[in-house]
Amino acid sequence: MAVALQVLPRLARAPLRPLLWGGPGARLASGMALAEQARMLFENTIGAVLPGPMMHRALSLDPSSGQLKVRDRSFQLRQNLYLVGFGKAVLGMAAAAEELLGQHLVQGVISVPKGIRAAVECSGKQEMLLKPHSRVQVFEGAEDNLPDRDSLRAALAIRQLAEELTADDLLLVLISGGGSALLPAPIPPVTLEEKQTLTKLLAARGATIQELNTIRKALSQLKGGGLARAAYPAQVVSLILSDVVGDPVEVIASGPTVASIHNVQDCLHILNRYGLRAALPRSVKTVLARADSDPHGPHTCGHVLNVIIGSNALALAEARRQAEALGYRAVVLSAAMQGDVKSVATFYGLLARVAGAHLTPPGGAGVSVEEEEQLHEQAAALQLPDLQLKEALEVVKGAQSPICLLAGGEPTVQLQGSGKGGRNQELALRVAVELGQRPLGPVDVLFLSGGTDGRDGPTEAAGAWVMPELASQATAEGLDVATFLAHNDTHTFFHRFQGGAHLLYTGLTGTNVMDVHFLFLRPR
Ligand SMILES: Nc1ncnc2c1ncn2[C@@H]1O[C@H](COP(=O)(O)OP(=O)(O)OP(=O)(O)O)[C@@H](O)[C@H]1O
Ligand SMILES: O=C(O)[C@H](O)CO
Repeated sequence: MAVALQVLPRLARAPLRPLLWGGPGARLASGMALAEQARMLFENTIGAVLPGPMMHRALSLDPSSGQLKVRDRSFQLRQNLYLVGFGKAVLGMAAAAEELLGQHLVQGVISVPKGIRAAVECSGKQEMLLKPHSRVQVFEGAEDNLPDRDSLRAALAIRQLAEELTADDLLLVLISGGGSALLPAPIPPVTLEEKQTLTKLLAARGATIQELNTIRKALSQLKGGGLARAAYPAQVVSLILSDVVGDPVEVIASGPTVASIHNVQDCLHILNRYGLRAALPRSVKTVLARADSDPHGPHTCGHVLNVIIGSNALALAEARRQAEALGYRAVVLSAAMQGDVKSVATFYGLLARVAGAHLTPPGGAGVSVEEEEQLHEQAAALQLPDLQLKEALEVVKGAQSPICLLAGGEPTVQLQGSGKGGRNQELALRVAVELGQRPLGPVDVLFLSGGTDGRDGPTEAAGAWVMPELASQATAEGLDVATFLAHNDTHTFFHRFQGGAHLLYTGLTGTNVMDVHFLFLRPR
């Protein structure tokens, strides 16, 4: 943990000064090692999506009238404001809410990851901590992002607070990624352990977050609008920091304040798809059968306002600004990077090759028409709704300067081995293999993949960065990359390779807007 925390204070680094490539600042920009620039960009990107600034942008209070403004809606406060929250970024969100709302806040309960207060304290980020005699009660739980007894206790306290509210009250709900594991309230007779097992199995078999959360909603008292129902007739305002591609409010933290539109058939399809239907515990079958015959039909959430206050796109916009300040031509490719990690790695490998060839001077490697076609085919197969590939390649062609291509999202890993890793470390290692397959010409290339929450899978690292030489250097160190990949053991690999120098450590960052991917190309 000591190692994990040492980098976080650097997030507070002063903003970068613009540097022109080839101009007076060029020596500084080019002289800084590529790896150092990549790490710095990652840390500064996270610094831009910490919860405080995003809360301040979404909320404002008129102290004289007690009018609370949330975007363009107003609410009258008169000792009637309550707060609940669950998610990896919720401690900082709650601290900002407490700061903004002061004496109006009557009571609150939040459920946050185990160790987050100690991590934030160590990093010196006092503004992300609640006040000493706060009216907000904090529960820490869900170690390794799995529901546990502690998060169950938190969920019950949150439910109780919501159920006691009246029509005069306003409930502020703070929601961020990781919220599903931090708000477990299985419908009896389903037990916490059964829910844990089912979630783990679905995740390990590569279920998407949409699929996973459809199942979670069907088995929960609070997800899929359950919390909003518990709070009725109070008014509910949910402030949501998105960690899901496309920012779908019904999926983020399993939509506790959004009516679920799924039925039992949807659940059975998902369970079938991952070969889990036959082995379902009796309790799960009972709950699904009961839901099927619910005479009330779907519930509505007319008393709720759901507002997205921050997302991956915001992080990428900041990363782009900072990369340009470092002297790069920077382009955001997509904030919706999804799909199997192998296909995503193939895409980045081809992208590096094609973009690198466009960057090299005439007489250099040259662009292979075949590879450019393959790149477009691979991009089409990934079906990314917002992909700016053509635009990015246009920028690269005219650039004659270092390039930084930025993307974000959440690829999926289908676990086959029992090793230790995470999707960012796995993506980085797979991209390294792609980059190492053929020479790239006179261009330095670095690829970085990192989770903005600072925890990649059940590891203490946030992600990793790689260069084309990695695979051959690993072989020289006696490490066989293919074996580590086959066992999903990428953390062990990076831990051993060059003494862990390629791992990114930020500690728990207190925010969570999915992963970011940076591809740097610097002509030599
Ligand atoms: N050994 C491994 N190698 C690669 N990926 C792994 C490994 N073990 C777990 N994972 C992946 O890590 C993911 C869980 O990571 P993590 O706990 O960081 O969740 P998350 O998706 O960031 O959580 P949230 O969206 O709730 O914030 C799962 O998708 C799982 O497939
Ligand atoms: O908590 C969850 O369900 C995931 O992080 C998606 O929001």
